[in-house]
Amino acid sequence: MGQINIEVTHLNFSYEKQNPILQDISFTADGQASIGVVGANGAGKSTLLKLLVGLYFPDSGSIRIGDVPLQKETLAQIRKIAGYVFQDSESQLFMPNVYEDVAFAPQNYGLPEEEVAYRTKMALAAVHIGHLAKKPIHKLSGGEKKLAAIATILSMKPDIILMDEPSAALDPQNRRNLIRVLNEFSYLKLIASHDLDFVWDTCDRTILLSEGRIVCDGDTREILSDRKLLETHGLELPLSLYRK
Ligand SMILES: Nc1ncnc2c1ncn2[C@@H]1O[C@H](COP(=O)(O)OP(=O)(O)OP(=O)(O)O)[C@@H](O)[C@H]1O
Repeated sequence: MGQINIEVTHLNFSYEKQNPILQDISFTADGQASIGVVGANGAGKSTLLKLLVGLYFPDSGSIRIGDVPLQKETLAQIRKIAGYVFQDSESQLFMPNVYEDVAFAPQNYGLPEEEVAYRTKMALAAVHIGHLAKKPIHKLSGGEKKLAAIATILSMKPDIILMDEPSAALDPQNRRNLIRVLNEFSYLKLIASHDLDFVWDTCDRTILLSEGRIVCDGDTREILSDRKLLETHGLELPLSLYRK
């Protein structure tokens, strides 16, 4: 875990012809990096994450995850390496209770029962929700659903976790809890978010997207404390910096 890297080279993508959404995107990410993907509404953050897990394919350019080039034929392999946590946890949880949801992927892989039980237990423990194992999904709070959705990805034993707006709709306590959990992970993480405070607290590196292009890629603290840069691209300083 944690040694896989991502390489994105000159990627271009459009949903509709004549309307480019991502343009000439190139970056690499190694091992245990924790990368925030930030940008104004419509900048292309979610689209980039979706391309990285093969929900869409680039018009040109390439994506390589570990040794595997992302293409239709390698999709099953890529999905085992890279786990995608949806913005809306509900879309990820569909079994009657938390345990069954987290056990679903390893069961689906045809793993022996003991291995399924072990992975499920470890995934629940990693996000500190072992006590919720038997709880029906509809009785979970928003923050608990988010942690359960992450656990369903961890039980697949991915090398990379991609998260779309993980802090959206979380109250301050759940938000703090999620920050703690993410900072305990040694996975390569890509976190697309509007919540620059959350990115500040969880990501070493930040990629700033504007109108489908990377305008900055570097140290989170440098990029997110540059008021002029952020304002030029439709963002504002993290709130915590205003308080300082
Ligand atoms: N399925 C789709 N079909 C056509 N256009 C789409 C589709 N999904 C997104 N878009 C367009 O692609 C652009 C980038 O959208 P995307 O969701 O990637 O941006 P984002 O940076 O994640 O935005 P937000 O912060 O608002 O979630 C937007 O102009 C959006 O309208």
